[in-house]
Amino acid sequence: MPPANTLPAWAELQTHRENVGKNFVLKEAFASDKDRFEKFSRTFSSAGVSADIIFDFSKNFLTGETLDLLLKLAQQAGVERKRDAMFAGEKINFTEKRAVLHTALRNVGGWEMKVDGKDVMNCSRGVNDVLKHMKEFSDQVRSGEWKGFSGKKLNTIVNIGIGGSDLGPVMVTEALRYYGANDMTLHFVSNIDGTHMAEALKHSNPDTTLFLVASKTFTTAETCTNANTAKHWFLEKTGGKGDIAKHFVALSTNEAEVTKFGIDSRNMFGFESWVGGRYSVWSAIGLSVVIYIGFDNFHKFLSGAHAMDKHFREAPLKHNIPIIGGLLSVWYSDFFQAQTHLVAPFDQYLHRFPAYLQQLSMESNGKSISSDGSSVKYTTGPILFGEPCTNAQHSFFQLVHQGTKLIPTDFILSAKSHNPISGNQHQKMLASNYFAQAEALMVGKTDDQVKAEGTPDDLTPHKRFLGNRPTTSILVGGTIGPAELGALIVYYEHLTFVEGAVWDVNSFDQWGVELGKVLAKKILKELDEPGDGEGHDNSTVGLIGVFKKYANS
Ligand SMILES: O=P(O)(O)OC[C@H]1O[C@@H](O)[C@@H](O)[C@@H](O)[C@@H]1O
Repeated sequence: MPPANTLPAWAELQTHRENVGKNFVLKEAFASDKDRFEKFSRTFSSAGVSADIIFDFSKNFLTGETLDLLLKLAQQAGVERKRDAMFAGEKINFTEKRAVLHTALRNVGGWEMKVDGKDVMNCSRGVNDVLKHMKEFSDQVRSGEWKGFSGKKLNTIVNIGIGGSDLGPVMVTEALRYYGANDMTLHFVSNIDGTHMAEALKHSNPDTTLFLVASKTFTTAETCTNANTAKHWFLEKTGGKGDIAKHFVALSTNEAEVTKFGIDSRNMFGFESWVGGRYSVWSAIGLSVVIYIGFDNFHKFLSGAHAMDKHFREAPLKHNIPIIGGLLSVWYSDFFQAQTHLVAPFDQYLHRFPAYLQQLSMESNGKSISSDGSSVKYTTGPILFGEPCTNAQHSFFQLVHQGTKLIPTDFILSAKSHNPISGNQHQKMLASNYFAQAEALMVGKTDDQVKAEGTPDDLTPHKRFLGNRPTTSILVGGTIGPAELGALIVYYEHLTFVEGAVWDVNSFDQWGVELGKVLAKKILKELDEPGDGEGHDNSTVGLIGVFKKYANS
């Protein structure tokens, strides 16, 4: 594909940015068009979700012409063709020669989905078989039919995994805590820092603990080390009487390594290499979620996700919500030099959502090489960050309101709270902040307004808000249940897809995480050898020496 910045629509967007975008004043756009909200908001409605989800794009630097030009860019960049290739199981992960078919994992609509001519839904050990196994196993654990070695019901789940084998399950179990089993304690151990495992095991009872070793490759250093530590703890605490088969299961694609670790392959929940780690919460990697919220709720989670897949696959571009979200990100990144994307959920249950999206977005599009192997000449993946509001308002929102950077921001709110305590007062205050932040970021506060409050002249500039900061408001028209959460995640998955398709990078590999791993392996050996390491720069040698001196003193 020709580089994105050589596509005709790119040049048109550049001219449009000079003529319109640069001088675009959001509050004036609203003043001159009373239908702006209707024009630029989209409603996601589907039988797959229990509530509509409104995506209000109207507080963005967007005119009808901008949208047309962005859609033209999407067409010229082949976004639809690439999307269809993904759903068709083509090997669009071209550096690893793999299909990208996580959409099959939530294919509750019965689409035909094939890789290399094989029906991945109905083949032996395919998607439907694994789901069935997950249902049976989770029902047994939840009901107590599955017992630990001493005959007790299991009530503690320790998921051992990192990256995609951790962030999805953590985020989703937190987001759906309202639906979670009250008699179950969940721990997610990811960090190689022994503190993480030690704290999880501190109050755990080996008789009632189930370990889920989650690793696509089953070779990740942190996970293998943590899993071995857990195994030793379990065997030691049970005086060798503990039955690994009753307390350890594996969620992986690598049967050979799973068996080598000592987990019976009957206790393995598999998936295929066409599921990327950051897209794996829908697969066997989601077993902790299923055990916690029950299979029926997990099925709703898949249904909401599938509904958004269907929308992305079938809705015309102009109404296609992830397409618009992705193109807006390109618009800000490449034509306004925005470097970031802030996602702030007004929802405490979603407190790990931004962390999850960080891997999704930055591991997917933090790339600078395009499909022909050349370096891109434009900005790609934004730095995604976020925290739940209203907390974030009292920490870094100072910079969002008055700093020097343009920070396109998404706000997320549900109309109804799962916890409408104090006569729903909390929810109303939360909602009022959700509306107020988007409005404040847009309208700002002029010097005249500041002065009219009696502010002395020397303070006026400090209290000025320039405003004109773009936001997208996402409003779930009910509570955020499993289906709505599924749809929200998939909105961001496909938004990320659209960005990567325009930028012509491979959104599905992650070579950038490798170098550090290799060096750490070499240095680990050196820490046990005499000397301060071989072939390092002077700083690294110095630091290793100091570490050894203090660590061994
Ligand atoms: O699930 P495993 O194979 O342990 O990988 C865990 C994580 O490792 C990282 O280095 C990345 O490759 C992530 O994409 C991946 O999710």
